[in-house]
Amino acid sequence: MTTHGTEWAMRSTACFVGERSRIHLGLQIEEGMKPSRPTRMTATPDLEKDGIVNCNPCSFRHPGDGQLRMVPTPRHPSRGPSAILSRPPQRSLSKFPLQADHLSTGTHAIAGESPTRINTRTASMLPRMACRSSRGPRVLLPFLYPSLFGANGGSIPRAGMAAGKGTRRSSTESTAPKTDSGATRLNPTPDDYSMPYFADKARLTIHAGPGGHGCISFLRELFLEDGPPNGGDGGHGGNVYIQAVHGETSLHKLSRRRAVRAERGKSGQGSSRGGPRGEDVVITVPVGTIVRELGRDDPEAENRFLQEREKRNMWKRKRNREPIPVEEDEDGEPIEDLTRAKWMLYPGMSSSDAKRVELPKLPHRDRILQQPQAPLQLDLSRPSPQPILLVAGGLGGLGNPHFVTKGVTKPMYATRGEPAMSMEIELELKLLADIGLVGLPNAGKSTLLRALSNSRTRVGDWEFTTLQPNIGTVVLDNNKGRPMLTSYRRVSDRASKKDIFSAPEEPEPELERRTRFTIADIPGLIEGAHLDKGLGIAFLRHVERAGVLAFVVDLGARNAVSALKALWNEVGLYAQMREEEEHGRRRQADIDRSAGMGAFDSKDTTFWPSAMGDDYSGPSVNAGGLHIAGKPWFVVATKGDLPDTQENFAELREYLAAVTRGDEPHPSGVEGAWTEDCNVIPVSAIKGQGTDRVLHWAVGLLDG
Ligand SMILES: Nc1nc2c(ncn2[C@@H]2O[C@H](COP(=O)(O)OP(=O)(O)OP(=O)(O)O)[C@@H](O)[C@H]2O)c(=O)[nH]1
Ligand SMILES: [Mg+2]
Repeated sequence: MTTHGTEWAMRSTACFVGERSRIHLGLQIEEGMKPSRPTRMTATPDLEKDGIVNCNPCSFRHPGDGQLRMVPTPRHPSRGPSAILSRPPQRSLSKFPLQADHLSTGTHAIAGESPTRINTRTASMLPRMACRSSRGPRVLLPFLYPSLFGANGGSIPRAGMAAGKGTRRSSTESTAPKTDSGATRLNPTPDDYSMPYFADKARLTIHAGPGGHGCISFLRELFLEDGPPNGGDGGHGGNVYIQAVHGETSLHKLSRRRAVRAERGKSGQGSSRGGPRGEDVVITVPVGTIVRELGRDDPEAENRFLQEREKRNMWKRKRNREPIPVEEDEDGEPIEDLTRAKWMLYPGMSSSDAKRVELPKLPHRDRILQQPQAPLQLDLSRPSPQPILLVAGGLGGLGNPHFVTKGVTKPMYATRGEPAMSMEIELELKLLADIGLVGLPNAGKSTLLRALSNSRTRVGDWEFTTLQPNIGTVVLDNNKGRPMLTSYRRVSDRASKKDIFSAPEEPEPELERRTRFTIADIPGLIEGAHLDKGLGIAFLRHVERAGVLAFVVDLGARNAVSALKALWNEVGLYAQMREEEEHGRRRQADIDRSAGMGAFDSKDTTFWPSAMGDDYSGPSVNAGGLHIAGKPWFVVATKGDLPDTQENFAELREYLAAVTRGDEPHPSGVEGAWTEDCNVIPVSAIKGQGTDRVLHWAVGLLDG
């Protein structure tokens, strides 16, 4: 093969939110069939407002006539779907300006990334890049970016820019406006969707602010050279709080962070000026977040513990008349007295004076905020009216005026600020929806969600179209185009107090009119999902707390009864796994607590693990999966419009009637599971037929 030098230019657009880093792009150059060694290229991005960066264009020369292909680098494997490689028309590298027009003549390739991460703005630029393609390998699969290869090839719209946004729509609407390609709202093109960022797990280390140091200072004036002490106190360190709020929907912002730090308290100053306290930090999380402590580092509590142990040992040795050994560190140096380390001495003091100085007893100080008991467990299933304390900041040190006594009128010492506590926490979001849709992939869950609500979840005729949970809200009122349903939500049970002498009556539930309810659509489950097949069963956590489960089965695909049994099997196994996990966690907490109490015989309970936090309400252990199987459920049989589905439907209805009668066991096999009224509703979600019945039935089950 004859080789001649070819100039190439590269432009790259990648999604980087809030990061000022360098982009590393791997570049693999293929000459014929033999790929040459990958070349690393680094470009410094210009950060734009919205997290889209345009790399500085760079150019290079390659002595081959092969194809050029972008490959994701190991450092950023999931980032940056886009880079454009172009062969410029001119030979001279210095001459060509890297304009978009030049790209039309070149080979281009785009390294794909997981569609879950794709930024809609970046995605909207992809079709523009694709249409410039003339030759070269199409690395971008039609599966990942169907919009580039689809019939209408439109751009992916941004979240909230729905086709028909702002128009109210009936839940049973079947004649939605059609586009040129024949797509409707319920049968959209694969690119007609919105996919906000989503993460349901995050791990953080939170650091409270350490306290500022007290100040050693003395009044100095023109005719008063040796005035009284006037050192200010140090400010307290900032605290870290957590608060569940309605506006948040995902943990993706927190999942990108490693640590959260509150500000440290400022040190005190002369003229009795106290240091300002450090600023607090409030972490806002979505409602439905569970917070678990993984570990903590509390130097103050550790110090207290060590001091108490030292005191006990001294007392024991004195009683037995044993010599008191000087503790030494690894280098043979005597370990500094723990209490002495809490003091600051006047900087102008000589070292011999510093050794001789007699320090007073540390004053006892009451904390305004106690550190939460370990291990911290919070279930933020309701919006928190007030921020909840996670770690409290260290106390500020005391200035030297605090230590004035009759004998010591000019104390040359002050106390240091307390060191800060840090805690490692795990956040897990379990979306709180009233109805959870569970089904095999491609069963029509997302289409059903679109038909029931105004959701713009992605629909496509392939498995695993949905890769993250979606929540749709059904607004119930008598406004035009919305379902007219009267539903009541149980707020609390309250005992009737009409007449104290009459016999006690049944408690009356306090009801509140329901104006809306939510439906969660999760990625499809396949048989063996509990063995991590498909996308696994972890997404079931988002329907675990739903009031009602709706099993979506496709009448046109396979035997509906076996599909339902397979789904229940996975759900039952998930429920059991969750209960075992919870059991293990509680046992570990008990072990930690008993071990801690044995080692540390003190009334102070702030350091050692105590009982599980009262707020935490995980599934009851050893219930055999009943916390999910005990929920009311029903089946939605979709794709009823397809031919020859009647028989499948009739068989499913027969089976469910037998389950309700008790002739057949619950499909999960869990003893005592809910079988009061197992119903199946046939629908054609794509035509919006039968969906009103689904709403009525779901609301009936929700109301109990
Ligand atoms: N004929 C017909 N097709 C339907 C119906 N509901 C959904 N479909 C089609 O079935 C395909 C899959 O629909 P989706 O709603 O994406 O299915 P899904 O269950 O969300 O799929 P995953 O997200 O992959 O789990 C799409 O092509 C829909 O147009 C229906 O009632 N009738
Ligand atoms: Mg879906």
